[in-house]
Amino acid sequence: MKGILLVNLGSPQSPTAKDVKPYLDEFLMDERVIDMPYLLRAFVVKGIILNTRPKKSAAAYQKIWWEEGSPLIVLSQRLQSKVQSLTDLPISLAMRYGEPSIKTGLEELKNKGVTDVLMIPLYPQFAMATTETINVLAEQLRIKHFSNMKITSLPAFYNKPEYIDALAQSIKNHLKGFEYDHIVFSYHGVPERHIKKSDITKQHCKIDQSCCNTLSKAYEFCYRHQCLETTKQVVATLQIPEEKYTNSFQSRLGLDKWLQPPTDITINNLAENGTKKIAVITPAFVADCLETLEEIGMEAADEFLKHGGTEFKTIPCLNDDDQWAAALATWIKEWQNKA
Ligand SMILES: C=CC1=C(C)c2cc3[nH]c(cc4nc(cc5[nH]c(cc1n2)c(C)c5CCC(=O)O)C(CCC(=O)O)=C4C)c(C)c3C=C
Ligand SMILES: [Fe+2]
Ligand SMILES: [Fe+2]
Repeated sequence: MKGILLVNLGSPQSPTAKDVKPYLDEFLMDERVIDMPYLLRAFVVKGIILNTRPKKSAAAYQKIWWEEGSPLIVLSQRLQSKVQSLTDLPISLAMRYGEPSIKTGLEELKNKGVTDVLMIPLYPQFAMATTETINVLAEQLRIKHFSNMKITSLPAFYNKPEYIDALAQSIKNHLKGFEYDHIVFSYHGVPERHIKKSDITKQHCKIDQSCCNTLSKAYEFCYRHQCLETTKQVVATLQIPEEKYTNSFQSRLGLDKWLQPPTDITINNLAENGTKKIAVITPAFVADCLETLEEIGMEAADEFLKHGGTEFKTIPCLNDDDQWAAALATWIKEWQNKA
């Protein structure tokens, strides 16, 4: 029997430093998120980051937390219900970090008689810190606990027409009546080193002006290419002229060189250079979360106004949008109909 496992990142149990700490511990000790050798990673994460960050992160989570819980989890559950209403296959929801875990999700499916799973990492663009770590953990769990199961992971859908159309339509709907001067496409950042590590050709990615536009097998696992391509296809669909949009990368952590340009600097520069009204879309996230609601919707918005901007619009993620749920249902059906 076939079944579906939707997987998102996960959130702490509650917006308190006590619960944020174990969540960040699991998240940042992942070798595909902070890709240092184990002892150095343990020193940096447990010895430095976990001493200060949980309190700061908990304060940020408190600003966006809902009565029902973490927005990321609640919105992922709403998406799950909507997609469930469009397919007869059982759908479970899991998180890479925290609860419900991938193991719990697979157990739930197993208890329903599922032996053939389509796992859908809820990230439009591939990154080793997101899609790859989900795939690796799922395979480890399969070998250890679910050896009779077959798990197929849906590849990144950054350029799939159903996703691009859902995103473009959602942006269009949210921008109705808002005469923006500029749109910022803000993607979650990653260290540049991650891009080079994921380059299957071992020589294509230069992280310069041209590499992500030069056809290569490296595209399949290049987060930067995939982000730029999502924007390219959305602006083509919506006919947004080149001078009216910018790509940027948010949420930098640590001292490494991350993808450029940073969202905060991009937005402040726009304001300082006289741009008054901007809209920000965050297409690396399919569900609103700390990074969209607080970092963009609160922090970046405040900074934009302080630097001379007058109107700042945060475009919500796809969340449980009908067209987005229908896109997932279409991909599920395509997989279901395969032999
Ligand atoms: C080295 C650190 C990090 C990398 C690399 C990274 C990549 C990455 N993350 C997301 C999606 C999300 N990240 C979220 C929160 C978050 N991310 C990091 C660090 C890295 N992320 C931290 C420390 C945190 C926790 C919050 C904080 O302390 O700032 C979230 C939100 C979770 C929530 O509960 O709302 C998401 C979603 C992507 C897509 C990505 C690489 C492409
Ligand atoms: Fe992150
Ligand atoms: Fe590239």
